[in-house]
Amino acid sequence: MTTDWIATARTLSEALPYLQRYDDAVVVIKLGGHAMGSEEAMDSFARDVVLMRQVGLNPVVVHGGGPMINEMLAKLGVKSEFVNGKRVTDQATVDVVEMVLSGQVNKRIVQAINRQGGRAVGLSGKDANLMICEQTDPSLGLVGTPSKVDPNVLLALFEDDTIPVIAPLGAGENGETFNINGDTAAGAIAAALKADRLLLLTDVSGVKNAEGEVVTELMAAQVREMTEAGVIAGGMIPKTQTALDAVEAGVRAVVILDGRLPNACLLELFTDHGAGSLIRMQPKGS
Ligand SMILES: Nc1ncnc2c1ncn2[C@@H]1O[C@H](COP(=O)(O)OP(=O)(O)O)[C@@H](O)[C@H]1O
Ligand SMILES: CC(=O)N[C@@H](CCC(=O)OP(=O)(O)O)C(=O)O
Repeated sequence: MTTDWIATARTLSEALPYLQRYDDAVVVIKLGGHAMGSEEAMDSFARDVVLMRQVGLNPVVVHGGGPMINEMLAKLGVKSEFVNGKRVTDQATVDVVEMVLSGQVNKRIVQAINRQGGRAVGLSGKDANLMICEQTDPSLGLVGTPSKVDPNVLLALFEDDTIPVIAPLGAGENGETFNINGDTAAGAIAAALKADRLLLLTDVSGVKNAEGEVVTELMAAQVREMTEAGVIAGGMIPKTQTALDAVEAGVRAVVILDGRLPNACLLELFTDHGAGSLIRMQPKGS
């Protein structure tokens, strides 16, 4: 197979308007546990993030790790259940969540980015008071909703050419540790940074309608209707809710897309093709 060098050069040239549009832009990327997959997929994701930084964007990675938490809880014989996409969390569970997310998943992503020549620093919402939480709902136990987000540590990391990688845990006012849904955490951080884009990477190609087709552009009212009808369910509920909250809080647009697709982030940011479901306040062109 010969490489089509002319096509490669054309691709780079066609990316120019996007590179100019996103110069210095803040892009928050939520990497879901289901989108993490193999070492190759992780390396490809890390390479995209390093490229973003190299061309002048400020990427922030917020990760999940639900399947990895499930695996560890099962090993330890701790039972776990989800209500509307959120894990009911007691003290024993949050201890495992922190160990898996901050200890294993976070470091795996940091290492993958550093291996690709980037400079990543791992932290959780507990560091530098990044996310102070309130209890979301007493019936969910130690599940938190960020009530105060201080993004100063992230701004300092941008200045230092460093990519923040954030595990979704937060501190309570009384010294508790809260488990935050990864999508909720990414949305809160994107809102505090008034990010240009929030990319929610998952294992489906976007938000699907009742016929199973991906809806490429969604407005708030449509999301509400689809949720009431049960078409949006399970783990997609926190994602679409996060998207609505984020655009209301000033994030320019949110995209829900398949993170297992090679170069998913580049496809969305730097090509006309785009990917997944785009959620914003106003329809395109208005
Ligand atoms: N309308 C919908 N469109 C797409 N996916 C949906 C929809 N409703 C429910 N889902 C489910 O939501 C899942 C994504 O949420 P989740 O498993 O929490 O992902 P992640 O681990 O990436 O955060 C999909 O795999 C799918 O099973
Ligand atoms: C409160 C809550 O549900 N927290 C999630 C945090 C991890 C997460 O969000 O992982 P994914 O992005 O892979 O789903 C949990 O305990 O599973």
